[in-house]
Amino acid sequence: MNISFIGAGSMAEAMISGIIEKKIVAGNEITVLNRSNGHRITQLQEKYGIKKLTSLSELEKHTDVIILAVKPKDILTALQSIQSYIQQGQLLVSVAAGISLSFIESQLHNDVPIVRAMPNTSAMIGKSATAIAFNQSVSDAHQKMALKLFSAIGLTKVVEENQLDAVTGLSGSGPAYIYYIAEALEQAANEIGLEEQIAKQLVIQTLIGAAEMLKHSGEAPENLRKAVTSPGGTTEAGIKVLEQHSVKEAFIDCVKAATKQSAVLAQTFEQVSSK
Ligand SMILES: NC(=O)C1=CN([C@@H]2O[C@H](COP(=O)(O)OP(=O)(O)OC[C@H]3O[C@@H](n4cnc5c(N)ncnc54)[C@H](O)[C@@H]3O)[C@@H](O)[C@H]2O)C=CC1
Ligand SMILES: O=C(O)[C@@H]1CCC=N1
Repeated sequence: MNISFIGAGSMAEAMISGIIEKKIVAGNEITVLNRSNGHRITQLQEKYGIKKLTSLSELEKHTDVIILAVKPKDILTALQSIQSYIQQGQLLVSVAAGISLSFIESQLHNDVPIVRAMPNTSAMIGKSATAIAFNQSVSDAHQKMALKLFSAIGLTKVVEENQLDAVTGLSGSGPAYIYYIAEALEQAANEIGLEEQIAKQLVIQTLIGAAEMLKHSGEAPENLRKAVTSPGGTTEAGIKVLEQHSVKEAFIDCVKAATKQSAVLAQTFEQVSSK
């Protein structure tokens, strides 16, 4: 299988790294095109043994999967540049946040199989939580191929496209919410007099331990929380303060706001692009 990336930023590198590490394809079966920075390709060549896509016409003969990994603002130009080179049987994948399947279809000839994906930045270490949606032209074989590709960077779930705004609000942006908690815990550690380096390690391990417990124990988060909370003990005193500050409600509102913004951005983008 040959894969071509249009755009070689952080998301492309995360995917390249995962795909090679999981031996889905070798480095020399990946070609990459990047607009702004020639040095970036050299860097990726040295690190992963990928090849440079020297001309877009190479897409016609040497590619099974084209992955669009450019920012949403650059997607229209990228689609316009590749549309005449896409061949029957090739699969087009987009990781651009908020860019709909119908918008991508509207820029291409008929019946191109398209996968729209929402990964997250933990893809860098093979731990993304990714959701993917397909257009009508995607065959079973393409679906398997897409699942294989995204499974190389973490957990992958197939959803209907109308769920992708919610996925973006939950797991696309999700790593930032957890980093926000880590920031707060580090600041708290400082204020209660813990040594900075020790506190950092305790925070990280506490997050990893809790995440692993959620994954492996099979218990609901509420039960795990209750198991930490002795009556009249320290956790009860801490959780009481979180409840006084309505922290749970704040997180619920946070995910809802991010989900709403994903839909707003998509609409705004499509209105601007159709002018
Ligand atoms: N960073 C995140 O948390 C997430 C990002 N995404 C999506 O992934 C996509 C890529 O994001 P990043 O890798 O962070 O962006 P990035 O800015 O690091 O990389 C994009 C690269 O594409 C290049 N480029 C732009 N237009 C091009 C064109 N027409 N032809 C060739 N190269 C072109 C740019 O020069 C740049 O190097 C975005 O659409 C974003 O919405 C999706 C999920 C999470
Ligand atoms: O904040 C954003 O718009 C992007 C989409 C998902 C994560 N980051």
